[in-house]
Amino acid sequence: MSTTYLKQASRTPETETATAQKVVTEMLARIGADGEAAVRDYARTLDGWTGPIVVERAEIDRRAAEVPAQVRRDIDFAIAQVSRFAEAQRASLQEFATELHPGVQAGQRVLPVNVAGCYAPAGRYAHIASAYMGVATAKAAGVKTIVACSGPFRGGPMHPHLLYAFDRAGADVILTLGGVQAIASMAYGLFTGRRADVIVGPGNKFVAEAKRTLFGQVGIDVFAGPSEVAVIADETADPALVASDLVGQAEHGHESPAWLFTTSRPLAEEVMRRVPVLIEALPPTARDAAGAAWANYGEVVLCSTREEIVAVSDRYASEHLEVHARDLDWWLQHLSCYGSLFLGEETTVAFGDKASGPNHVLPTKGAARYSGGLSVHKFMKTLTWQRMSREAARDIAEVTARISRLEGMEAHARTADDRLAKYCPGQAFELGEPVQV
Ligand SMILES: NC(=O)C1=CN([C@@H]2O[C@H](COP(=O)(O)OP(=O)(O)OC[C@H]3O[C@@H](n4cnc5c(N)ncnc54)[C@H](O)[C@@H]3O)[C@@H](O)[C@H]2O)C=CC1
Ligand SMILES: O=C(O)[C@@H](O)CS(=O)(=O)O
Ligand SMILES: [Zn+2]
Repeated sequence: MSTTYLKQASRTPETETATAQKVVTEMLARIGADGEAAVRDYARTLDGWTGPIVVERAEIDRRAAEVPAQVRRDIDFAIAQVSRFAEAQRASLQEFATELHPGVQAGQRVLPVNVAGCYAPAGRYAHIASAYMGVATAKAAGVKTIVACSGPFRGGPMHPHLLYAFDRAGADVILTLGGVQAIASMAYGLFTGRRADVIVGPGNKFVAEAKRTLFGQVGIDVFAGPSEVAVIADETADPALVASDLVGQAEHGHESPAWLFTTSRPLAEEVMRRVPVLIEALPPTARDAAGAAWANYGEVVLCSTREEIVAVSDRYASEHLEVHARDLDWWLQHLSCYGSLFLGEETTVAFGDKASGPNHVLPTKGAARYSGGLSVHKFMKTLTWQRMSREAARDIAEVTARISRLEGMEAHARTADDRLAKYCPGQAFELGEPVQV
């Protein structure tokens, strides 16, 4: 394989992991010991927030009344898109019952978790879209209680449009909490008395590590940390749009990689010329983030064939992957590791981020090798059941007794023996030698 790095990053998505893990471990230990008092203390010291944690109904209504009509229409439109996609996912999940052997009935139930915690970030930007990505999807899954958390916005209360989005999407309880203290509060049921069964939502390295650390005590959607984008482009791609889309996601933060995989050196060189110009033209917050992200994490990889690009791209397993190239169906068939795929220049990551419908909470740091993003499935449990006739129990009991004894599990074997003795009195069976050790 001949791949050439025209720009190689000094850092990778893994670079910051160890620092974040240390901070998170200490914070979770303190919150575990001191509960709500520790959470309030972190809210004050990290986010400058000393106001109420639970946003009361009257406050939600009062602040919703101040949201401009166009903002409401846009958020309502986006919630409808996300909900429709999530409802289609829900419909694709089927319960079934089947006969596996004469008299052996087995099946699958599909049930939502009882309590979901949905996080929406609010550090650098007010992530209004993340609010409805989580809550609307939990709602479509049929979750009974949805607890939603987002941090105070720039030292003040929760951003009003984000609060509106949580409420419109269907949150039952809304907490003004950000970061690790938010994730821990949802996991432990602080301020609500309702422990989350599953916690979903994106966040910075601290939020993502908190979810990863608590996984096991609570379910999580996926490792959804600092945003990533990769663009695949051939010589037919428009370098202006490719450069714009790379910068469009690099503005997320200092640790947001933007990668270009291409078979065209002229395209690559033109994109590399344009990206710094676009970054320079951004307002200060975005310029600062995108400038650092491109400098430290940006990469441009030149490949000689599209098959090589597929291999490189699957190795990076980018959260977002755009394809600006001929023969989009070929790419759809051959690419296998990405959080969400954007085929053709007519769509772009920002459309998926805000309003087109498929969820924007997506795997980062290579997690797309083994998982997709947030979907109704992450709130659902596929539970199995079985029942059988006495005649069927006889067939299954014989095999069970013998396999259990092969494993050395005599008590298991005897539960099968007991059925045979009850249902087939006086009959002899070949059930293996009783375990003596
Ligand atoms: N993978 C995905 O699906 C998505 C990822 N994102 C990512 O979410 C992230 C959002 O990050 P932020 O804007 O920072 O918002 P955030 O809400 O995730 O983090 C802000 C919180 O971090 C905590 N914090 C800040 N510095 C800390 C420190 N030194 N120690 C402990 N806690 C600290 C604070 O409590 C604060 O409330 C971005 O990296 C963005 O790229 C956003 C949307 C989707
Ligand atoms: O990582 C992501 O999915 C983000 O790009 C989503 S958003 O831009 O914050 O809406
Ligand atoms: Zn984005």
